[in-house]
Amino acid sequence: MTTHIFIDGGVGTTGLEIRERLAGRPELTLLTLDEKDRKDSRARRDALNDADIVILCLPDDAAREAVALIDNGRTRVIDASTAHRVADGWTYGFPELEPGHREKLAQSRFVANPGCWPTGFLALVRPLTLAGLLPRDWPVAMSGASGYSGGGKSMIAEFEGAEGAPTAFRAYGLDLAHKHIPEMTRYSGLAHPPIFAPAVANVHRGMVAEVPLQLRAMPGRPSVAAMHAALTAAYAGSPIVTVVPLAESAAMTHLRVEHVGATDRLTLFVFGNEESGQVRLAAALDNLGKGAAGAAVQNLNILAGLPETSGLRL
Ligand SMILES: NC(=O)C1=CN([C@@H]2O[C@H](COP(=O)(O)OP(=O)(O)OC[C@H]3O[C@@H](n4cnc5c(N)ncnc54)[C@H](OP(=O)(O)O)[C@@H]3O)[C@@H](O)[C@H]2O)C=CC1
Ligand SMILES: CC(=O)N[C@@H](CCC(=O)OP(=O)(O)O)C(=O)O
Repeated sequence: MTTHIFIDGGVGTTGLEIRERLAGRPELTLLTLDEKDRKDSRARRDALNDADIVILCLPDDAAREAVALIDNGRTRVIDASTAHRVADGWTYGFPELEPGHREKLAQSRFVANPGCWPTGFLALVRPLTLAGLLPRDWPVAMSGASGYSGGGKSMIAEFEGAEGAPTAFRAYGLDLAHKHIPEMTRYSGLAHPPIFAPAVANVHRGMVAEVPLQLRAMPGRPSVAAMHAALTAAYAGSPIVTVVPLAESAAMTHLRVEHVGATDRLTLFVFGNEESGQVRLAAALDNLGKGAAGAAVQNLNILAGLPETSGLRL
């Protein structure tokens, strides 16, 4: 039996990455639309309703429209946009979020794929709030740098245009109201929104995100080793998320935005100083990999009851 898949927005940045990961998988049949039909509502309605699972790789408004075009009670949806990440009736598509979440996802009809930044943030923070090491009301911040493909076709055109890249490094989110903050707050278990200080770098893909913590000011002054142990336990056995051993991260002098390359891996680090009671938790991923297409394909596998890492680049 084959599962019919339709990617709405299949020729955009994320859509193309997903298509590459689905190629050559006989258990899946990809429904596609011609170039002239790919934005035609009638053609999209047919494809959306014919598919068993659709993956939306669209701007938010078009993603909402696509969901409204589904008029059967059967087609399952994985939405890569921001439109439904904190919406009622949708399950957040981060299988590693907490024990039991993967099983909840497997039963879901509507799945919202996480944003690339929240993927790194939640991977670092959620195990710590669950373990009681990070108080729910602690003031948390995250900074980081992303490849410019995170901004889709328009930002790629901006950085790869004839006039050359506009900058080497550009901080943004200066209004402290980045669109990822609601999902970062809701699924981390934190009581207050984190301060989020993102930047885009002149590199096509890749991402490093950092959460610094003053352990010495926290209740019980948790150790760097305790933070590391909680993260290591949370992802034990994961084929996708790796926590780098403390001895290995202690020997590192730098962490490059290209650390995981063009893969679907998510690699976590605990850079700490027990004496000063300070830690820099860091996540390295590909914004187009585990930050988008890799996560969508992982969720598709879970929904279809297929091996979770099929088609992933690990
Ligand atoms: N890039 C990234 O790293 C990540 C992206 N996402 C999210 O994934 C979604 C897609 O992003 P991305 O691939 O980067 O964006 P792109 O701009 O690269 O691609 C979007 C695609 O959607 C098409 N499209 C727009 N409106 C419609 C419509 N009404 N009907 C059919 N197709 C339409 C566009 O067509 P056209 O080619 O004609 O413009 C384009 O091909 C967004 O919601 C984004 O926020 C999520 C995580 C990470
Ligand atoms: C570099 C850059 O601009 N990145 C995008 C996020 C990319 C992403 O995660 O996508 P969603 O739009 O699906 O949330 C941003 O910060 O808005």
